[in-house]
Amino acid sequence: MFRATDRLKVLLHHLDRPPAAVTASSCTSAQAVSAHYRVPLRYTLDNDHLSPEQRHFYEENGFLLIKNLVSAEDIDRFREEFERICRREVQVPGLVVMRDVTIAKSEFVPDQRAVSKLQDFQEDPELFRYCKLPQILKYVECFTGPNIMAMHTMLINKPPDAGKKTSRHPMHQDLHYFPFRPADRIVCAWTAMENVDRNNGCLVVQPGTHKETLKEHDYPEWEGGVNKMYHGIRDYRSHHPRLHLVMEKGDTVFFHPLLIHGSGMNKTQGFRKAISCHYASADCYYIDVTGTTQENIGNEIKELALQKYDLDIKFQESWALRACLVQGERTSL
Ligand SMILES: CCCC(=O)SCCNC(=O)CCNC(=O)[C@H](O)C(C)(C)COP(=O)(O)OP(=O)(O)OC[C@H]1O[C@@H](n2cnc3c(N)ncnc32)[C@H](O)[C@@H]1OP(=O)(O)O
Ligand SMILES: Nc1ncnc2c1ncn2[C@@H]1O[C@H](COP(=O)(O)OP(=O)(O)OP(=O)(O)O)[C@@H](O)[C@H]1O
Ligand SMILES: O=C(O)CCC(=O)C(=O)O
Ligand SMILES: [Fe+2]
Ligand SMILES: [Mg+2]
Repeated sequence: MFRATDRLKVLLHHLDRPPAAVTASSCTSAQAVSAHYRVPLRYTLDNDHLSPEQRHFYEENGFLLIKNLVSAEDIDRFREEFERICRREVQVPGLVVMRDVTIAKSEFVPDQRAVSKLQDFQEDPELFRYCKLPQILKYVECFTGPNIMAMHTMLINKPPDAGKKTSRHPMHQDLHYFPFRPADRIVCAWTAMENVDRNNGCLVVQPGTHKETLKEHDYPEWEGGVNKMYHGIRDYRSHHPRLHLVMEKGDTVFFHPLLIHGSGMNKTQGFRKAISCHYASADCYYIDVTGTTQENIGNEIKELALQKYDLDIKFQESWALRACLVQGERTSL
């Protein structure tokens, strides 16, 4: 039987090759791609960077994997900076250093073993270089347009699972965390800093789910505990097939903020590393999440800002403070 996941693997394989039926130079306009595939284009913008096949793939699946987009030299530099931060040799304003929930209450050791994630590294020039890499922005522009804001930055150092499955990231949609719209002008770039597969907890995606609505999210009822703010889709039962994204160092996946994804347990003894940035068109606008499914995360972030920084701010303001322009003009966000 030829399963849906097999079909996707074949598609992923073909994406690495030059388009056969139509060439990028002969056919790049929205109308041409649209006519060729007989579908309206909604998730990608008219541009000459994506091949018609790549464009169609993102439209249908909500993600696009590009092999070998970030050089090994750059990744090694990000890794060195990460290690300096862990050893506390550099202090970065606004940086959130997160520990896995299983060791959250133990004494801090200045070592990568105590750090499961860095968030908000926009004030670290070396790590923030990732968000400004021209080859990444070329792709990002296909989804956001020319005015680009870096909204959210992360370096994920998924620890070996301590036996409680807390290294998992529950299935979720990133839009749950974002009080800005439209969703189609937001995209995440996620780059593997080493080879990732099911053993060390690669990304798991449900292709096509970007066409669905934003679901209700909450803490999953996991016996071993859940990390702070790791909300998952409530009553997670999905008919969509799951696809494990096996990636090599430097491979980068771009994905839509409604795409349902997560990552599995890290069954190895190594720390699985990835670096990512969520981008949005600067022309996006903030929304008030009161009375919506996002109210729970909005309140949680507001409480955290109050407790940790003594800041009484709105959910939208917490994002406006972190947002950085990386290309074009800061028009709205
Ligand atoms: C598209 C976006 C998708 C996502 O971003 S999903 C992930 C979202 N995650 C986040 O935004 C990061 C949230 N984490 C944080 O802000 C920080 O790590 C956090 C929880 C405030 C802790 O930071 P600090 O205050 O610097 O650390 P601390 O050691 O002083 O701990 C303070 C209290 O927090 C607890 N804690 C720390 N890490 C935790 C964890 N992983 N899970 C659950 N609780 C955790 C810690 O036990 C301590 O609690 P208590 O005050 O002693 O009762
Ligand atoms: N009850 C659940 N609710 C939400 N997400 C879940 C639930 N159970 C598993 N997941 C998520 O499914 C995704 C894929 O997990 P996956 O099955 O690949 O890894 P695993 O269960 O950790 O290990 P294994 O490879 O042995 O299955 C992860 O994001 C995981 O957190
Ligand atoms: O495990 C990962 O790297 C994925 C993390 C993720 O999806 C998120 O933080 O939103
Ligand atoms: Fe995510
Ligand atoms: Mg499983």
